Amino acid sequence: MTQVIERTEAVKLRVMENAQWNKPVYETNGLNLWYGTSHALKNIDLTIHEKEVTAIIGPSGCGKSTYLKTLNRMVELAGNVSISGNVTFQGDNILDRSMPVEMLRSKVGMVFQKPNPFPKSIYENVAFGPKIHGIKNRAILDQVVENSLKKAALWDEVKDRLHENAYGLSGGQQQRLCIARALAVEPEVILMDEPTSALDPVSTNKVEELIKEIKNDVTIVIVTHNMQQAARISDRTAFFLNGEVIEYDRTSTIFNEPADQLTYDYINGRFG
Ligand SMILES: Nc1ncnc2c1ncn2[C@@H]1O[C@H](COP(=O)(O)OP(=O)(O)OP(=O)(O)O)[C@@H](O)[C@H]1O
Repeated sequence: MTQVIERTEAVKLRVMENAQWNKPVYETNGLNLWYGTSHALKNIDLTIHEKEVTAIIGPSGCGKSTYLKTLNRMVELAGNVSISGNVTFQGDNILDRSMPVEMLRSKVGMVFQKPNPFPKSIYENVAFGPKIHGIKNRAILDQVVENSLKKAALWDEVKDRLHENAYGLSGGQQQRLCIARALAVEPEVILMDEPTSALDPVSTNKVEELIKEIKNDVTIVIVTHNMQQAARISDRTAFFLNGEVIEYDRTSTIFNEPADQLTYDYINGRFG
């Protein structure tokens, strides 16, 4: 009887905890992906929750970037890709292509490992997306540019040089500009593929602070090789190995009491 009560309490606790989880943005079920005959993603089940930071960790070649690029269908650009399973974004299956890819990408921004500003002014980099979306009014564009640069913690550093070429910025500033550019179109999600691996520690810290700040407005999925970074900034962590998800849980659980020995060994630097 005591055991039954204990189990019931445990279930109640779990239900209460689940009720506090933010609602799903992406749901991935039974996702398999092949590059030619090479099986890169194996039966992936993952739910990405709204306004959380989800970190994807794992050794080189385990499929982290492939999974990230599946979320905005960039992975298809590789050409020799075949996919099975389901990935829904806000309830729509994105793999059956019923949602136009342009619509998906207008809601899902991406920031890459190497900062990739356009060869334009700082202002034009940020205004680029809103202009494509039809905003022509200068006063509105000015406001969007200012707000986005403020959110990206870059405004104070660039407000007096908005019309200078973005290539004149430091690497860390360029990466924050790329984040401002992504934010300017008010995306639902930003995918980040090792966004700080090319940055010095001070710039890395600025980008991490910025990620913690913007998750109030936007869902973030970040691939990182830096486990301390995953522990510092993410709410949930998925550990990938050889194309499989070995474990996915709250970041504190993954780092402090992982359920799988492989996760424990990876976190503790025993391989990878
Ligand atoms: N365009 C491609 N064509 C063929 N194979 C690919 C392609 N892109 C990735 N792969 C292979 O798919 C597997 C997963 O690669 P992926 O880049 O997703 O791994 P990763 O975990 O992000 O690695 P890293 O941490 O080194 O960036 C690897 O074996 C890789 O060689």
